Parts: sequence; C-alpha cells; structure tokens
Amino acid sequence: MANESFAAAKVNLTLHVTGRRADGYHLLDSLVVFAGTGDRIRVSESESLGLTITGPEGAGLDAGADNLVLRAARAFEVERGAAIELDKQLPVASGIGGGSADAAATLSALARLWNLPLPAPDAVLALGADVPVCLAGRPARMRGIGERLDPVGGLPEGLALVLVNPRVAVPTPAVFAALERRDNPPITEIPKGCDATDFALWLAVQRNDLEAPAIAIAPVIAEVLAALRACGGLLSRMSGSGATCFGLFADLAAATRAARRISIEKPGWWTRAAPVLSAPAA
Ligand SMILES: C[C@@](CO)(OP(=O)(O)O)[C@H](O)COP(=O)(O)OP(=O)(O)OC[C@H]1O[C@@H](n2ccc(N)nc2=O)[C@H](O)[C@@H]1O
Ligand SMILES: Nc1ncnc2c1ncn2[C@@H]1O[C@H](COP(=O)(O)OP(=O)(O)O)[C@@H](O)[C@H]1O
Repeated sequence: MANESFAAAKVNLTLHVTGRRADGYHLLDSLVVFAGTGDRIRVSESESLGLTITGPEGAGLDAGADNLVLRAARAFEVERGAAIELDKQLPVASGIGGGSADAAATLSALARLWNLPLPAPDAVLALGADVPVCLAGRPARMRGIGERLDPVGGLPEGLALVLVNPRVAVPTPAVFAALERRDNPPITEIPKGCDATDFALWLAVQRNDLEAPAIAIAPVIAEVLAALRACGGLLSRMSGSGATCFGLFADLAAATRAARRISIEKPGWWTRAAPVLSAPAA
C-alpha cells in the first residue's frame, strides 16, 4: 500500500543567533512556522530502497545515497525496501528547509509503511538541524541548534505568506561565517491571542541575524525584500540562511495579490503565496 506525506516549506519568522557551541555550530532562537506549499513524498512497498525525483525543482538534485530522503530511510536502521518518490516543488538550498522537510516527510511515511516507531531524537537531529521541527510540522520556538522545541499556540488565525526566491543559492556555512556578532539577545516573549497587526509589530522588533551577512554575499536579497515591501504586507524578512524571503499578510487573498504582482515584475524569481499552517497538512 502506498502513502504520501507533505513536506511543507519551513519559514523562520525570527532567527536570532545567540551563541556558538564548542563544535562551531551556532545556537539559535527562532519562531518557526510552516507554509501550505511544499514537496510531496510518496512511499510504496518494494524489495529494495530506491528514490525517484520529479517536479520542477528536481533537476540537478542527486537521487543518490546522500539525498536526505535516502539518509532518512537509513536512519530506521532496518534492512527494508521501499520505492520512494519525491515531487520537488521547493527550490534547493534556499533557507526554507526543503531537504529537511523531505527527510521529515520520509520518516513519517516510512514509519507508517513499515509500521515502525520513528528513529530516536538524536538520529533525527543528525539528519539536519531543521529535521526535528519539520517532523513536528506546527508553529514552534526552536532553540539550541534545532533540538529544543516548544510548541507555539495562539498565533493570529488566517495569516498568509508570500515566499520569494531570487534563484541565487547562498551557502549556509558562508552566511554563518560572515556574522559580525554571535552573542545576540534572544527573542522576546511570543505574544498570544493578538491580531495580525500586533503580531507583526512584535515581529518587527525581532530579527533574522543572518539577513545582513546573506545580503553581503548576495545583494539581490535586498531587492527581494524591497519588492515584498512595495506590496504593502505586514512585514518582510529573510528566512533561514536565505536567499528566500517572506512577506507576511493578514490573509491569503492579500498574499495571492502580492505574489501575482511580484511574479509579473520578476518572472525569473520563484514566488508562491500560501497560508501559514496551524497544524501539519496531510
Ligand atoms: C539556518 C537554518 C535555520 O533554520 O536554516 P536553513 O538556512 O538551512 O533553511 C538551519 O539552522 C540550518 O541547519 P542545517 O540545515 O542543519 O544546516 P546545514 O546546511 O547542514 O549546515 C551547514 C553548515 O552551516 C553551519 N551551521 C549550521 C547550523 C547552525 N546552527 N550553525 C552553523 O554554524 C555549519 O558550518 C554547518 O556545517
Ligand atoms: N531532498 C533534498 N532536497 C533538497 N536538498 C537536498 C535534498 N537532499 C540533499 N539535499 C542537499 O541539502 C542541502 C540543503 O538543502 P535544503 O534543505 O533545500 O536547504 P535549506 O535548508 O537552505 O532550504 C542542499 O545543498 C542539497 O544539495
């Protein structure tokens, strides 16, 4: 029997770099949400383990053993087969965690197919710092390098995002290496039960500490932010280590209008409007 999992785009609404571990990894404080746009993983029974990749963003992505989908399958540490299909819709290496979302969706789908428990938390984290939060699939405050998760409730209903990627790959290690400070303050208490405007006012006094170093590496990110701001949303910021930026909107209709405008102005950019998910999508 086949089954499918949705691999939603991860968006870091805040991303504070608060310290650095002895191994060089940076400590983060991030409010993470998921957007209703993403990849799809489909798994079905097979004697051997194999991956096929389809979809508009699949070209150039290697389906070999290093693909995060196959690494996730091996994390179960069992000699089982499965035919895995990845429908790749999210740009690769773009700050919205596509690879991590694929790994998490593979873990969920194979746990169902093989009727096995998920791998241990350390094995999940070893696949990538964003894999635990992608497995949770709902709004969370993420700390440490990604292992410390606290669910976040009470965000305004109906929020939507426009995600824009200028088709420039920004290497994550280079962005962290270009940080000027690594001891920034954490985020302040996340408001609960407020409306979209007040939530955006809170977000505006938080940051993505990786935004300035990413812009220094890829100045086009500043153009993306300017294009989003020109659409009049509640807030615009970069996600993760870039280059994808998001615009936050009070509802999906406003986000869809903004996405249409940016798609017309910049047809070469990857632009999507999507709701903020309050719970994992099927
Ligand atoms: C920055 C974040 C925020 O959600 O998102 P993305 O930009 O990947 O979407 C993540 O922490 C990305 O975590 P992860 O996906 O595991 O990062 P990788 O690409 O494997 O990391 C590549 C390299 O970046 C540096 N790195 C990464 C994470 C971290 N907390 N500190 C670091 O210093 C390390 O040099 C690491 O070897
Ligand atoms: N299934 C996958 N999808 C995307 N990237 C993958 C996948 N498997 C391995 N990778 C590798 O992981 C790296 C990070 O990709 P991705 O998770 O898309 O980045 P980001 O977290 O910045 O959005 C890329 O360099 C890519 O080559």
